[in-house]
Amino acid sequence: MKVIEGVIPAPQAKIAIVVSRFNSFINDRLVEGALDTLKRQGQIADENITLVKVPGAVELPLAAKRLAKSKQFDGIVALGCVIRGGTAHFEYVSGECAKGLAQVALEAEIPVAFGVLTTENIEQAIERAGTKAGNKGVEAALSTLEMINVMNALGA
Ligand SMILES: Nc1c(NC[C@H](O)[C@H](O)[C@H](O)CO)[nH]c(=O)[nH]c1=O
Ligand SMILES: CC(=O)[C@@H](O)COP(=O)(O)O
Repeated sequence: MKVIEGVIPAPQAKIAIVVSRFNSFINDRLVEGALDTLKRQGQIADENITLVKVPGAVELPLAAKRLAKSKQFDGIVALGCVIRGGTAHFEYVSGECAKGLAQVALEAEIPVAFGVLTTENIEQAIERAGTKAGNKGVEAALSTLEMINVMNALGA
């Protein structure tokens, strides 16, 4: 049986992190987690990481698409935080963001990690930004690294 799976280190990879400013108190923790993972586990040098900031989660897919189209990056880590309010806004913002990022990955054929929190309240967001439920930025960075290696193993 032939098994293809990715390892985590990807020292030659060039990575873009795209992050929204909305709920930046949370998102800054996700960026910290992602950067630490890319550098220490991915063994990626600082100069091979580009950080792009956009207004909100809705804007993440467009920026990710432009980054993917540039062909300068092997993977993209999308980070943000959507917190439910009193209206249906949450569904639109989180839905468009998730759908758009998935579309970018499939069209450009590069890994685009979904590191966007979609939470019921601020407490859930804090728990997933480096406190009791881990750090989704770390998870997103790990999945990007692994998928870069899987894609390389799969070839063109
Ligand atoms: N409510 C949240 C937003 N809303 C802003 C949108 O993402 C977008 O910037 C605006 O509608 C203009 O297009 N963004 C988040 O990232 N998180 C939220 O909870
Ligand atoms: C994304 C959201 O749900 C939030 O920021 C908007 O809150 P609201 O639905 O109360 O306008």
